[in-house]
Amino acid sequence: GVVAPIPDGCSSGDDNLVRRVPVPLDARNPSPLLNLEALISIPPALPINQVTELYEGRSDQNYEVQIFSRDPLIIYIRNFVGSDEIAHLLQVSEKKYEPSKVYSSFDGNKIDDKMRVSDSAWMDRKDPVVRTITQRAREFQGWRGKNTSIEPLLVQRYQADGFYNYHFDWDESRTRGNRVTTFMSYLVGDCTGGGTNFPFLPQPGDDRWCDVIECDEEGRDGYQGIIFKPIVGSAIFWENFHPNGTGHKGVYHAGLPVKSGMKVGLNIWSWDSAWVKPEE
Ligand SMILES: O=C(O)CCC(=O)C(=O)O
Ligand SMILES: [Fe+2]
Repeated sequence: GVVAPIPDGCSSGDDNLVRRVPVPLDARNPSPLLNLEALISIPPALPINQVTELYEGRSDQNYEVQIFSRDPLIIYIRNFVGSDEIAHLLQVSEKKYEPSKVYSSFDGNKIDDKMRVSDSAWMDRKDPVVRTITQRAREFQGWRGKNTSIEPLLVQRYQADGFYNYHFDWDESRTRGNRVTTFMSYLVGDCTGGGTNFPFLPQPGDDRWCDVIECDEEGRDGYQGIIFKPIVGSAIFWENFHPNGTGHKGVYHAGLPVKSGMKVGLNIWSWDSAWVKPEE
């Protein structure tokens, strides 16, 4: 199992944890009549094996987040997937890749090379790395009740000329149950081309974003809107629906053609079985 990290400010005693709480300073009362003993030592809450149990499947990945867009809600997450996790996912995917299919409500899933050219590998839910990343995603997006669950993770590999044409991640034909959030993360970005394009999003007003989106003419390559660069370990999180349940047109997107090299993405989607199509 995962070893429970000892949070800063704690020291482990014999076989229990003693949490050290900073003593509150009060400038007006430099030597207050406080029971310091009671303040600095809180009795051990849980034996270590229970702490380990609590932390199992959690992760201490130090990702950094920044809101990219408030409407639609899009959050840029640097370092969402760690390099050991990436190595593991790439390794297990190698034996699982098959040509990616496109979902069609009347036709079933089928290969459609006008829409999507890539290979897909569905991850095993029981894999510990998959569980950890799934748990990280679940915690990131907030507790959403028992009707929302993370779908099986998908590793998607694009080689030269691979792409995923413009689409929404939700299914427009459904009336009940739908894909409500997406994390698009990058495991390999060793390519030219291959950005993730949102044609309807406006440019942000601060060019520090140019580290992670294409800003110059060459990188933008004639595409409209925003192009996120496939930066290894990063993830883009977005909400697919407006609060009233209608799909948000702003999150229409494509995986642009890879011109050379390879791109591998990791898709983490969540499904809300209680979503209902609003009346029109
Ligand atoms: O690869 C990309 O940049 C986008 C992939 C995507 O949109 C998807 O798999 O739904
Ligand atoms: Fe997508």
